[in-house]
Amino acid sequence: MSHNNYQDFVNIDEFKYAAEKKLPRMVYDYYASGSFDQITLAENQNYFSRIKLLPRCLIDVSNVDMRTNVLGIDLSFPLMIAPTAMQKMAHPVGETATWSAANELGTSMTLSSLSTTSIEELSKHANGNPGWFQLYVFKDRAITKNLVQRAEQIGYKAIVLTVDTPYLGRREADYRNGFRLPHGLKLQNFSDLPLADVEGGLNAYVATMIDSSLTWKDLDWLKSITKLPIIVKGVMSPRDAEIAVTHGVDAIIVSNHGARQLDTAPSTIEVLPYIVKAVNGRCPVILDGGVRRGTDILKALACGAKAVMIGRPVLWGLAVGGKDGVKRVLSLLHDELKLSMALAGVKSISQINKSLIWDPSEYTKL
Ligand SMILES: Cc1cc2nc3c(=O)[nH]c(=O)nc-3n(C[C@H](O)[C@H](O)[C@H](O)COP(=O)(O)O)c2cc1C
Ligand SMILES: CC(C)CC(=O)C(=O)O
Repeated sequence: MSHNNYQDFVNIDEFKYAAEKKLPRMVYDYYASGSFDQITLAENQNYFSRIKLLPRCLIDVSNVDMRTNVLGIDLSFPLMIAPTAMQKMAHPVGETATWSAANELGTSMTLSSLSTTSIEELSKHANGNPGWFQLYVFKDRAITKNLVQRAEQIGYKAIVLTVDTPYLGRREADYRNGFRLPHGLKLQNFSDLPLADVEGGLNAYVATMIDSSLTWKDLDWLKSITKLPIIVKGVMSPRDAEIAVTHGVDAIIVSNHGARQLDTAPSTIEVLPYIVKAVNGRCPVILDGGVRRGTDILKALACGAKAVMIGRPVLWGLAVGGKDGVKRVLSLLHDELKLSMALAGVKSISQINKSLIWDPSEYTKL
C-alpha cells in the first residue's frame, strides 16, 4: 500500500490540493465549483480574512472548553458537517465514513436527500443516531412525504429544509465536463425509481424533480407531516430570517449553498450579524460557507452563530483518506479553534462575543 501522508497535512488547503490530484476531474470540479464567475465563492473566504480578531491578555487559558449543544445535540466543538450530495464519488464508503468520522470527533452530520447511501443504511450504521436529514422538496409530494417519514421513523433528529435551490445554480465546469453520476452509483434514497439516476446532468434533474414553486406555506405543510424540529437552510436576507421565525422554525442556517446558487450574493459571514440581530435570540443561527480555519469559526461565533458547518473540506478529507481523512480535517479545525480561543483570551464558548472583533469605533471615545 502506498504511503498516505495526509496525516501530516497542516491545513485544509493541503487536503484540497491532494483531493484535486486524486479525484477524476469531473468529480473534483463538481465538488469545488461555485456558480457563474465564482465571485461569491471567493468572497465566502475573503470576507473572513478581512475581519480582525482582538486578543485579550493575561487571562488563564490553561483550560479551554469548546463543548456546546445545538438543538439537543452535544458537540465537542461548535462545528457540524453540512449536507453534501453523492459522497461515494469521493470515496467508496461515502456517507457512512463521514458519519463515523463525525461521531469519533464528537460532532454530527446532516445526510443529503441526494445521497449515495440511503436514509436507512446510514441509520443502521449509526445505531439509530444518524444526525439530521436534509430535505429537497420534490414536485411529487408523496416522494417528499416518504423521505420525511422514513427519516423520522428511523431516528434522524431534525429536518433541514434547503430553501435556496428552486433551480440549480449554473456551475460552468459541470457543463464543460458533462457532469453525471458515475456508473454504478445511485441516489440510494430512491432505490429503483428513475429518480435514482442522474443521467441527464444535475441541472435537468433539479429542474424536472425539485419543486420550484415552494413558498412559506409549504413550511407549514412540512410541519404538519412531521414532529421533528425544522431547520431552514439557505437564508441570506434578514427579512427572510424574520419570516422564518414567525413561521416557527427551530433554527436557521445562514448559507449561500457554498456559493453554488446566486453568484454575487454576499458572503455568509457578512450577512450573519444582521440575521442574528433580526432573529434576536428566538432560535439558534448556524452559518456555513468558506469556513477553513479555526479563526473563521471563532469569528462566526463572535458574530452570533451558535455553530458552523463545513461542506467541501469534508469531501477533500473523504477523497484523500476516507474516514481517517475526514477525522484529520475535523481535528485540524478542532485544534485550530482551541488555540485561537486561547490566544484570543476566551476559555469557553459562552465567553465568545462581538467584543472579540476589532471595531475601532468602539474605542475612539476612550
Ligand atoms: C459538492 C456539494 C454538494 C452539496 N450538496 C448539497 C445538498 O445535497 N443539499 C444541501 O442542502 N446543500 C448542499 N450543498 C451545500 C452545503 O450544504 C453547504 O451549504 C456548503 O458546502 C458550505 O460551504 P463550504 O463548502 O464552503 O463549506 C452542497 C455543497 C457542495 C460543495
Ligand atoms: C444534486 C444537487 C441538487 C446537490 C447540490 O445541492 C449541489 O450540487 O449544490
